[in-house]
Amino acid sequence: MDSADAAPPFPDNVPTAPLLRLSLAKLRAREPDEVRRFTAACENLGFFYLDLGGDPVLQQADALFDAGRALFDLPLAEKARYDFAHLGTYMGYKAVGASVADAAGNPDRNEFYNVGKDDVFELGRRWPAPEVLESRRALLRSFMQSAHGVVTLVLALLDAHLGLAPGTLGAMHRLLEGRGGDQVRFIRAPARGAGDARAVALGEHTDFGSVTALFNRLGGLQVLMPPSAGAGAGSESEWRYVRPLPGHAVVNLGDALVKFSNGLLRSNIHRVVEPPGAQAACARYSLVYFSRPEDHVVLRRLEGRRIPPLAEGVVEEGVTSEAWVLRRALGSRPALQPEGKFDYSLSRGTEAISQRAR
Ligand SMILES: O=C(O)CCC(=O)C(=O)O
Ligand SMILES: [Fe+2]
Repeated sequence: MDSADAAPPFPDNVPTAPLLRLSLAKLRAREPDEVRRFTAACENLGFFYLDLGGDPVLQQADALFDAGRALFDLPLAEKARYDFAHLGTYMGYKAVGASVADAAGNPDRNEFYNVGKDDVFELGRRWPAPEVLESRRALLRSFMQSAHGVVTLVLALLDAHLGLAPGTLGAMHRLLEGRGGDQVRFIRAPARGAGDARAVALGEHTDFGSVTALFNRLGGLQVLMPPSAGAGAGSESEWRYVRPLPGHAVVNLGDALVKFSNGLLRSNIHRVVEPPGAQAACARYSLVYFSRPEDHVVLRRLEGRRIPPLAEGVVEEGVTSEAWVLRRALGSRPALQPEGKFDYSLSRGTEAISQRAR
């Protein structure tokens, strides 16, 4: 069975994460209550639903979902021709099991294909790609433009929230002028075969960049609930499913915004496990738009009225966005590191501060 619309419903008896449902139209109109709920979501959970009603991004995502099915239906040998990791890029194909899912080095259980905006807008290297993608470059451009429009709104609202001059974050995330790591990711996790012990398809992580928009149809995405401010010592962190909602994207914040805001905004830990209930029999497809600061941007605290000062004695690493994303993306692939020298910590980002209480 695949994840066509006939897939079984998301079950009602699994614990789900309390994502706020925000409206793109209300945020565009700067409705004060909606903006307040938005800023609460960005600080507390770092994840929210965005109702995209009426925006072309929904139809474009649907069309790319179909493209994703055709892409992953290609024979493995054909897909493997587009794995360019040995050339030092995270663009292109990554096979099931080519990344690790945890510190113990267990392999992941999903395949993905990354297409960069510098490629589709011809700002940087154009990587060879299978016909199913070559023939959809115009669609990829339209989708990226729409998704980037949503990201730009989120960044403008965050400028206001953080006390940054209007346009500050947007100027670090130009789609067409600057070189950057924005990408579309197509994902498929096959249904777990009998006897396969790997429930985790994609290991726990925070996202590397600024704002991520996820298009999910089946469950399987889980968020690690941050400890509530009042939780006592020893209280267990809890994984909760994110229920996919038709017409909505799941939006989450990444490491860059944690660094810019010195931890005021949350980049939450999440992972993908097999879909819950009867959905587990289906292959899980997912489509993601990742936005990242332009390559040259240094990830460090910005000077904004509401951004907390650095703690006494803290000296920031000063890494560029390009280096940060590359280290994290390729750091989880053992085959790229010297034999016996796999170091899980290379793939880590802001996870350590993601779980702090407020
Ligand atoms: O497939 C999903 O729902 C999430 C994927 C994800 O977290 C990622 O690719 O960073
Ligand atoms: Fe992610």
